[in-house]
Amino acid sequence: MYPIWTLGLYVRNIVLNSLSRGLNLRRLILVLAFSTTLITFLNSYYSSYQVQKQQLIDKTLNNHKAYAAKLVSATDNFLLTAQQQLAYVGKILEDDFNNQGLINSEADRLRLQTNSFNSTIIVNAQGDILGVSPKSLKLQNRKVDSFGTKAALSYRTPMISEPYISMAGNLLIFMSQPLFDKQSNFIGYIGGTLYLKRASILNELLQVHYYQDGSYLYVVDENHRLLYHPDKSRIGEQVFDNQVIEEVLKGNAGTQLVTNSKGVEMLAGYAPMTVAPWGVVTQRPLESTLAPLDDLMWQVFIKTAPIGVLTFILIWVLARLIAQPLRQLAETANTLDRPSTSLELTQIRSWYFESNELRKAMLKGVGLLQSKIGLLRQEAQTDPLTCLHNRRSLDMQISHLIAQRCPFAVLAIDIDHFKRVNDEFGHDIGDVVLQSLAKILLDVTRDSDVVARTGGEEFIVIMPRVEAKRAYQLAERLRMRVSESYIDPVGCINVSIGISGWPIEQLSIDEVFKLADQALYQAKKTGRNRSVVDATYSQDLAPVSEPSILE
Ligand SMILES: Nc1nc2c(ncn2[C@@H]2O[C@H](COP(=O)(O)OP(=O)(O)OP(=O)(O)O)[C@@H](O)[C@H]2O)c(=O)[nH]1
Repeated sequence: MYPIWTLGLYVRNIVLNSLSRGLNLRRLILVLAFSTTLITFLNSYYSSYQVQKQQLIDKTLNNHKAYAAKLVSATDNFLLTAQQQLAYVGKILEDDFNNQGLINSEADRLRLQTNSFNSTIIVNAQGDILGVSPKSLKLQNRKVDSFGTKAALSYRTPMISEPYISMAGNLLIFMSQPLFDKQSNFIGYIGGTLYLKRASILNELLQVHYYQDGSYLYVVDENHRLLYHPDKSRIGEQVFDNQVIEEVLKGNAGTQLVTNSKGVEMLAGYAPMTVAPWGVVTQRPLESTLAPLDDLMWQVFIKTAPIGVLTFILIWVLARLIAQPLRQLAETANTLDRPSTSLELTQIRSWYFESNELRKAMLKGVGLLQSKIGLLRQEAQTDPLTCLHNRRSLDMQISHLIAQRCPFAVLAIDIDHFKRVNDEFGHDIGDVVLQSLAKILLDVTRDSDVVARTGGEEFIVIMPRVEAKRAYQLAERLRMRVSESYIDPVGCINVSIGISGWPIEQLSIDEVFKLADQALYQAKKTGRNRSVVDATYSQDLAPVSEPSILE
């Protein structure tokens, strides 16, 4: 049973570890599957043990009952035969009872020829022993003196005595057959003894069947006295408080689980005799009966252990397979806002229905979440009126360029007399003008340029890797395109542009923007609808032709 407890401890450790480290699905499946398998295994093992144990006990009890009955039959037959032998010799003697030679020879013949008796005697009606065999007992011509021989004299019927100590000092039972003359007068008897503690045919009869598996039998008489027992020292002993002996002496046959005089549990079968008021009990220790079962169960365990181990491994692998997609989905659920989440979700092997549905739902959710995030991000970085970059987005773009040490030109653009547009056409039309200008700016600039609306009617264009002269040319192209574009119903508008760039000497980006504003102010001041390059910027980079600067 040791390995079963080992498995039990293993499951207990899994549970304790799981509790201490936090439960997860895999551990829960493992605990559930392990405990279910273990309980099923132990249950079937235990019930199989119980069923087989009961079968073994029942079978042993029935065997011993049948065996007791068989011994009863054999012993009854022996006693009947012995009585018939006495009767037969008795008949011979009745015809010639005064013949001493015949008496001596029949006493010897009865003992030696049949081998049924340890000794034989022939007694007359007065109790005188006329013949005895063997002669060595020296009882010839003596008066009967023992319990059995005196009883036979008074009973005058075929008799089997209870055990007693003979005149010669042997524990024995005495069988006798009365003798009658032709007028039916009692003239004596012929008797034979069966020694209980010494070799006798009765002992041999019972010993022949002696089992070698711890089983033994005993015979009791009506006085609870042991007539036969494998432990010879107990023969003659009276045994009380033994349920089996009580039952068999009541004349019942049956089986019973009893505790013997040494405190050992025994499986007993018993049967009463018919020729004498005796009972035969055969029994076997419960422990030795069940010993093969323990061995059998151990063999069963050894045989089933590999399958058990394989089952546990299979459960472990399955638990991993079942739990893995859910664990990966749970881990991914923590990072739904990451752009890579969708890809990670598609790579999870959701091989069964629930995990697949969960993954699909998560993919849908992630799609919605990320488009919402994208929308919010776009809204946070976009000017709502023109959909151009707003100030925050512009700052991010500039930080990016500066981090990459990428030079760029800054165009500060402002609509000329925009107030008049608002005043004349209304604020909504003013908005339309702002949106139209945004489109023109996007149209004229490159994809790599950054076009932003930073104030009411102020726009900034960032042109990476563009130096002062080229910036001026582009600003002019832009300005002219604006002034040529008709915006319904306002007509054409003009813009003024201030140009600066980064890097300029040791100036910060704020100072660069300030220079662009100053150039714009200069453009406004010198008549509007023009582009002005900040002088510091134009000197720092390539020389720009004079007319271009101050047009
Ligand atoms: N329609 C509209 N108008 C705006 C918006 N933001 C600012 N404005 C207007 O833009 C005008 C700017 O006027 P000013 O600053 O005086 O400049 P200006 O009239 O363009 O004159 P100069 O710049 O000197 O040529 C104001 O009338 C503001 O109300 C906007 O989002 N929509």
